Amino acid sequence: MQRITPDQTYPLFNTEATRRLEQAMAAQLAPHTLMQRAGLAVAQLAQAIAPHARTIWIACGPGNNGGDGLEAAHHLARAGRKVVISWLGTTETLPPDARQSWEKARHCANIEWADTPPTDLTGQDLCIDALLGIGVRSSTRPTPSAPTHDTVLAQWLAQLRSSAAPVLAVDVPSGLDADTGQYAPGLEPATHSAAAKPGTAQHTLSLLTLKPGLFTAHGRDAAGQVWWHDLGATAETGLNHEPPTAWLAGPPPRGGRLHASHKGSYGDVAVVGGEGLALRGMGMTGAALLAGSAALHGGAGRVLVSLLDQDQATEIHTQPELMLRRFEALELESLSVVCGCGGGQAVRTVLPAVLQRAQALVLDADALNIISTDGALQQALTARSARQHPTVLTPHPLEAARLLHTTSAQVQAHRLMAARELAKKFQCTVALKGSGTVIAHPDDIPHINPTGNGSLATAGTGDVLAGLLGAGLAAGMMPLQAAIRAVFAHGQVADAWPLDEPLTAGALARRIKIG
Ligand SMILES: NC(=O)C1=CN([C@@H]2O[C@H](COP(=O)(O)OP(=O)(O)OC[C@H]3O[C@@H](n4cnc5c(N)ncnc54)[C@H](O)[C@@H]3O)[C@@H](O)[C@H]2O)[C@@H](O)CC1
Ligand SMILES: Nc1ncnc2c1ncn2[C@@H]1O[C@H](COP(=O)(O)OP(=O)(O)O)[C@@H](O)[C@H]1O
Ligand SMILES: [K+]
Repeated sequence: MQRITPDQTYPLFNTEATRRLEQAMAAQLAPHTLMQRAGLAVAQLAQAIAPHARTIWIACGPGNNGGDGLEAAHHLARAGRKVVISWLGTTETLPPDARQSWEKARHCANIEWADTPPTDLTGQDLCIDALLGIGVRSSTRPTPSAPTHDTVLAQWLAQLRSSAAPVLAVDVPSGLDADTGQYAPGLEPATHSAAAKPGTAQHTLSLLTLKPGLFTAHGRDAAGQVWWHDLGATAETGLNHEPPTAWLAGPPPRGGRLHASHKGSYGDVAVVGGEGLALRGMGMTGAALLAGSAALHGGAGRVLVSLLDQDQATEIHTQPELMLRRFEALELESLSVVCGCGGGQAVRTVLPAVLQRAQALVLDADALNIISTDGALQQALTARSARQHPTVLTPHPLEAARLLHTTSAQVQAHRLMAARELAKKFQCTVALKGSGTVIAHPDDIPHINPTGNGSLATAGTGDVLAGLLGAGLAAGMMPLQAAIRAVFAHGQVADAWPLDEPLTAGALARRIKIG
């Protein structure tokens, strides 16, 4: 069993791939072996995280996820723990594996069966959520189950989510789609706003495989600390027969700098953005300066800032290391350009030249919005790949939706798919930002970033990411590697942020330490 932390890369498998692996493995093993291993692993983790739990309430659903819970109940009861089971299944519809575990639990003298879950649980107890696993139906079509079943399921889910006792979720937090990190319709937590985090699992034990939905969209909030037990798959069948659906990114290799290096060794970044007050009464020069600062701290040899407001440009005294340049004075052919941060409408005029000439390019914010409305710019963007000019797009979900001509809800509903689609459409690398940023490159397996947290949801942190990425490209990194590295480091700084200090984008840029 492994505790998942951002210190190594892990393969992630969606439901379809997990089911294939499960079948391949089950074919080599005696019947019921996988569920026995799963139940034992759940019981072992329960004992480890709540060694003194007075009562262990196990909510068991009608399928094999419930079977894992029943199997765990048997082990916990035999270990002398006080176990209360609430079971939602019926003997007629019970899958064969779950039936065996149900019979085992039935024959355990010291298990209490309760149709009404205990209401007096405290922090001294433990809940095990074995209601729904990867079999959750995410479509809105009516379920064949009886209406009472659904009502009881909803009640027990609500009870788990609001319990004062910690929750250990079996395989996935019930109701969460293991592929997308979205909740199945009707199974969302009642309070679902950023400011009032819904009660969710403190721990999730993912079985056989790690699933992408645990690490992106609502997955991080829903799952808490993720653990993984491969049920013997790596040794017995070799998970490597099945290509992963995605990778959970690990830390980039440590570089270090050659002693005999100079600023030219790390390349030049040019930040083009920052519409001034004069054009539309909206000053956004800060965004470009944030990107510049991040590029500098990210290790770029030199950082040139070309503000799209010539009058203000000479009056800004920020970091003296940043060199101001008129756009016309930039030698785009030899630069890694970060374009769009605070670009407003002013960035429109420079985009054709940037797309045509920049050696390497990061496109963010307003540059993306303008490209999404202009077919000629889209063609120019796509054409860069044939000239071997690396390009990385860093959209947040709404910017991605504009580029794909869809809604941000649709993007969020399938983040992996949306990032891949964008990468394919424009033949470039894409970092689709948000909780569990997805990094995709045409024809490559996408990566989900494991670092970062909600404190990054503040103005300007995206500009910092764009600048940092520009530094990686300037140093000659391949765009996919540069994007993985930048997104990881950006989140890592936020994860190490002192609790008593507010995270602001400017301070974030200054704390970046790579290169
Ligand atoms: N895949 C594997 O390798 C293994 C799977 N195991 C367990 O088996 C689970 C998968 O089992 P199943 O395929 O039986 O699926 P689940 O037990 O996850 O869910 C299926 C049951 O839930 C009901 N259900 C689904 N969506 C619903 C909804 N929206 N509203 C109300 N009821 C709903 C279905 O009618 C069905 O009865 C895994 O998550 C894991 O816990 C383990 O036992 C061992 C190995
Ligand atoms: N909950 C979160 N977990 C991890 N990263 C986050 C989270 N919320 C925001 N971020 C990161 O913060 C940055 C915000 O960027 P963006 O939305 O472009 O804001 P802005 O344009 O104001 O800079 C992105 O890198 C995003 O991935
Ligand atoms: K579950």
